[in-house]
Amino acid sequence: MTDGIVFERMALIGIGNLGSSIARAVRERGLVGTIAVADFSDRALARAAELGLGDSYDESPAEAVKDADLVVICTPIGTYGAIAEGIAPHLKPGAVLTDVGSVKQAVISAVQPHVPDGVHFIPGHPIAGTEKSGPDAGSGALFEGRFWILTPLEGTAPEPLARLETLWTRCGALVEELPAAYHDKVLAVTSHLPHLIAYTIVGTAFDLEEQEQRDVIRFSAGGFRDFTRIAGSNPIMWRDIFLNNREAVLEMLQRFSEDLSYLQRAIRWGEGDKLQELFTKTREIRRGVIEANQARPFPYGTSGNGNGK
Ligand SMILES: NC(=O)C1=CN([C@@H]2O[C@H](COP(=O)(O)OP(=O)(O)OC[C@H]3O[C@@H](n4cnc5c(N)ncnc54)[C@H](O)[C@@H]3O)[C@@H](O)[C@H]2O)C=CC1
Ligand SMILES: O=C(O)C(=O)Cc1ccc(O)cc1
Repeated sequence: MTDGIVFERMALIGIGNLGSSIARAVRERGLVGTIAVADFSDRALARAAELGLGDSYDESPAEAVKDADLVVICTPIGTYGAIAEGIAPHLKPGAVLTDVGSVKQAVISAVQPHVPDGVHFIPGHPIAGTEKSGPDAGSGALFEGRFWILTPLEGTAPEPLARLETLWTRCGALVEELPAAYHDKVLAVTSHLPHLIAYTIVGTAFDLEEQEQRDVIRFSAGGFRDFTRIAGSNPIMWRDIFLNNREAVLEMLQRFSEDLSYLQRAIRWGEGDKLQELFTKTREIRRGVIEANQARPFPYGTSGNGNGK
């Protein structure tokens, strides 16, 4: 499977940022035969049709998955259980069912009970995206050089797993397999907590007096501006991430609060050595992150969100 079509018929449920990025990525590289698109938004479907992202467009996921060899759920994770239940009777025996959700344990709990025998459910998560939403937000290059985590369930058949890995690898991604619980813990600190901090700090700034608030916008320096990009992310998607990775996020938040109190005390008591020691350590960590990422192709090693945007 080094060239040619990997799946004959793909169904994409949700044609927003991630769904449209997948459609573009597989189309540009000729990796699937046809794409059936489902989305509950008429506007998203109409725009996807204008952009030529699929071969058929339907409001009903059940309709789109008929005859599909690969089904990819690309909606906010709070919708997964109902979608899985709705499509289950229509899935083709032997089909691969996967997703792009940012949390894995809760997704498995919501989806797996509905998966019929003979359908291969392989949960996934591309560690690539932006703060933007909708079919215009996607990019066929989104996955290049980015990790795509798969969290296969016990007993997953090797052939469907290898085929799915081939598809994402040929979209430019670096596929890795991880246990779902470990994925959720790591992502809680590398992705979910940073988003929570951004939402908090931007909220705090906007609780200031009116004049101060205006000046925060006018004089936004790098740090705050970067936080506003993250805090501009999709509210529904992020609500669902926090509700569905509650334990891991709360655990990381507890540690974060303790570390913040340590810095608060150091500032209060003028303990510059403590501040400098931590900031020196974090500068080293930043260097390590950049070096590790430079080993990979574009867009790593850049600043910003790593997608060149
Ligand atoms: N945006 C990002 O940076 C990343 C997002 N993800 C995951 O991808 C998923 C989708 O996120 P985005 O594409 O950014 O969101 P988006 O808001 O751009 O697109 C979601 C699409 O799903 C549709 N939709 C919502 N509920 C639906 C339902 N019940 N039935 C049918 N269609 C429905 C919406 O109309 C929309 O077109 C989420 O689960 C998120 O955790 C994963 C990696 C990165
Ligand atoms: O825009 C950014 O900086 C992101 O962090 C995008 C993102 C959001 C959610 C994910 O699960 C993975 C990537």
